[in-house]
Amino acid sequence: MDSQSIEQHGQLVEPRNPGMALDLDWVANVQANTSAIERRAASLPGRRSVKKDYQAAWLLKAITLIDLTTLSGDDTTGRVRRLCAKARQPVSPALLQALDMEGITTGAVCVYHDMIAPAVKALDGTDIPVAAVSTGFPAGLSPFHLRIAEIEESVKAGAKEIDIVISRRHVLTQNWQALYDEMRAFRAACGDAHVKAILATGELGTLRNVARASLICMMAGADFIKTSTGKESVNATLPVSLVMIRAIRDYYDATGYRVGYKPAGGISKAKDSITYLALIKEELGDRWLQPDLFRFGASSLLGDIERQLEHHVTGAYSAGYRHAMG
Ligand SMILES: O=C[C@H](O)COP(=O)(O)O
Repeated sequence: MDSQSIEQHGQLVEPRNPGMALDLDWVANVQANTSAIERRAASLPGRRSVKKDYQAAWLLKAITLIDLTTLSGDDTTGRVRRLCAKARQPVSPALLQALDMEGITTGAVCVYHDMIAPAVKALDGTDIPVAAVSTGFPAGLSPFHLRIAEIEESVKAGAKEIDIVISRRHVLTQNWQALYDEMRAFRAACGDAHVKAILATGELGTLRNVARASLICMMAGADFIKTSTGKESVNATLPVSLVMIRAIRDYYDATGYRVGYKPAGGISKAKDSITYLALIKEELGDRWLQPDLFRFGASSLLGDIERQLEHHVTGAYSAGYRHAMG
């Protein structure tokens, strides 16, 4: 089976994953061989699957896949405006020209609900979507009706993407039906906005739980599965990524629907972004290296990528403070 990508404004767009009935037999049969996964993940960073000459091109690609994020209690309209200006023009025109590239933008800007309106305004006239974290982010422990209302409010305010957090307790108590029902309700509340399911993998206990939670969220209609809020003590890792992208592959093989992947939290180095892109290319193929199917959730990655690009062009590193985000 294969769902057909369509082209809109020069970009590939995937038909949305409609989800399917909860298949508990499939869930029960999901395995995760922790030592094999850890071995494979450990072999990834050292390998030169991306040749040096192509690194600048890969870094530019990585920029287009960033959900440029600010999720702080002290966020202000001014900070969000500056972040949006960065999303519109992530690399200086001079650097882009030296790299022989046309204008690029980040994949999205990701903020809390109250910052949606200023972000939408600051991105007016671009195709850059605003993503909002939701459902009582980061713990997801507010009353259920309020979590649904929060999604609806954020969609009304102009968010085109909603990053929900799942109830970790449903995974830890193996209450798969509750997890499925919750995700279904979140997806319905999103309407036409795309929904990313944040699993908070650092709080799920085992890789097998990560694999099962990934599968259930996809069965319930998630457009993306996302590792972390950035607020857990362990956020995106390569072993967790391997488990989640293999769940995405299995789901695609069974249903023909491509679900997106968003590693988030703690990805701040340019070289790590290349490792992630190489992993996606090897495990899922080039089609997944497009903004409709892959995003980095990151607040400071862009700054390091800019420094590396500048080094590539000029041979010298600039100070980190010159690449402030907000
Ligand atoms: O979803 C995005 C994360 O909150 C960003 O995490 P970070 O600040 O560690 O890059």
